[in-house]
Amino acid sequence: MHLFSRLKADASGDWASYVEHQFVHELGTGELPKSSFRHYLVQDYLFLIQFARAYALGIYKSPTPQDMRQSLEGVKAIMDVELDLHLELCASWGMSREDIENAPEAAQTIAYTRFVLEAGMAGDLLDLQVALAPCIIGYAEIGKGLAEKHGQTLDGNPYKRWIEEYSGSTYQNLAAEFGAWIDATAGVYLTEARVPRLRKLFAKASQLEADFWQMGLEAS
Ligand SMILES: Cc1ncc(CO)c(N)n1
Repeated sequence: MHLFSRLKADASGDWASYVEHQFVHELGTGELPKSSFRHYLVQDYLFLIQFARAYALGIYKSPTPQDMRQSLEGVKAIMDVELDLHLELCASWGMSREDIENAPEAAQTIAYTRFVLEAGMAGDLLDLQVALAPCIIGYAEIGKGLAEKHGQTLDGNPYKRWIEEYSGSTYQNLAAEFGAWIDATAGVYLTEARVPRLRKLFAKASQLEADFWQMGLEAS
């Protein structure tokens, strides 16, 4: 079985709390309070800045030039695509770049991003990838699921643009490539003895994702 599928199956409870969170359901139905989304969006921008640093650490931790390039593409996708989307979304919600960049990081944002960075610093490329995986692949799963379930009724949904971004082919391809890259790294580095530690990293990152949604809900 692919490493990602195996880790996801082992953490099925934590995974479900993340991808089936109430915040996600309410994005799909459009019922999410706007104040929740606004808070989430600002924190997610701050999250992505730290996440880009974690991806950049992947360049340093890469054993081969091919791995370095994969990490570099990830950094570019965040800096050139995802952050721009967030700025555009924030602008349409009445918030400027200064508003966002000057906002303080919430405890949940710090907890998640520093966890991923620390996992990467303490470990090798595979540890870092496993800590990054719930974020990258989880949002692809969430975006696809929302588009399948609510695709016909998105007109008028205030979160349509967000759903389209994560269900769209650019993001879906990025996540699929990331999955293949983890498998390639696992082919080189994975031993059975490492599995318990990887399981813990994966479950923790999934829990921190659920906490991030919860932070948004509670901001309403
Ligand atoms: C918290 C969080 N997880 C994952 C993604 C996907 O990049 C995101 N933008 N934010």
